[in-house]
Amino acid sequence: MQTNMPDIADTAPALQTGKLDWVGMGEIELPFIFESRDLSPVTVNAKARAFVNLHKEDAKGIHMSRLFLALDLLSTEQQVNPQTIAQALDTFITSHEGLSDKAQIEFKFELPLRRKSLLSGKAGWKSYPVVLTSTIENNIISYELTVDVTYSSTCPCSAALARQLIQNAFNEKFNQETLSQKDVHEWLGTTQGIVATPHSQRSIANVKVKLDSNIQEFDVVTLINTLEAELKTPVQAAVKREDEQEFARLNGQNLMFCEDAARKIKALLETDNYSDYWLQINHYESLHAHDAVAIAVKGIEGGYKA
Ligand SMILES: Nc1nc2c(ncn2[C@@H]2O[C@H](COP(=O)(O)OP(=O)(O)OP(=O)(O)O)[C@@H](O)[C@H]2O)c(=O)[nH]1
Repeated sequence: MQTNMPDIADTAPALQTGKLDWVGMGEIELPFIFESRDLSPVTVNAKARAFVNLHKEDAKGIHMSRLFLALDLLSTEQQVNPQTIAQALDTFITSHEGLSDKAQIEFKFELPLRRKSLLSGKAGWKSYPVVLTSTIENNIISYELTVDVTYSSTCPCSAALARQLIQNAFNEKFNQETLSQKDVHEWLGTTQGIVATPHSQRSIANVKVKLDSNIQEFDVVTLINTLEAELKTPVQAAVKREDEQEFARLNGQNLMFCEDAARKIKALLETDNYSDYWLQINHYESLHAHDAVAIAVKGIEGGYKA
């Protein structure tokens, strides 16, 4: 190995002096084993971002390789949990003595979960996009967890309009005083009986929560499960006809504007007592070519902004 290689991060003058909020690397490819409550440790293929601040105004730069190697240790010799992330953040700062006093790691990955069908007892995989951001500042660690939950939303306005058309069709078809239950039952089973159907759409709830600084373990599954239970119509993995029929019933009984979904999730996050949260509901409309969107935050001072 060649000795006396120039090390400009340490020796060269900065072109322009000044403090920087974050310096580091993005899109780092990082497979690791993720630990979370109620989940067997699972290998995920993350994209990482790793940062420190640069508060020494005349330093040329930070030492990227030190951040990269601390992350690599997390990937190859450890499993990812709050304790190992805290160690990596600590290494980021101790390896930048005099340069940095804040550090941040962001992991973006898909978490595969086994999901049960609604009625048939089958199961299948569903992947959930997760972003886990961990920051240390003034020796205090904060964790933010973002998950995306995909669900189906049926438009309440469209449902009411469809019902009116069904009523009109009924009046036209059955104008006599006494009705035959058999005839009505048969007619309801035809396309003319249910002459209109409301539109529904694939929808995504993006939910970010701030976790307690002292958590001993992550708990992504509970957050996803409670969001899906509240929305009631998460997209399904394994589906037999009985599951599809139950899904149709759930959609019909949980008609939602994006405002309804946003209010439901907001109330849930309030009940679950998160110190802060941000949510965005996206209904990818099938009536319009544009989307319906609702955003809400807890609204605390210095907290997330809508
Ligand atoms: N600071 C900084 N480094 C960069 C940038 N782009 C590439 N690098 C490279 O990141 C590499 C690693 O930097 P260091 O961590 O200082 O590497 P090193 O000097 O071998 O490691 P130490 O001996 O631990 O300081 C260097 O080869 C830099 O050229 C950049 O925009 N800023």
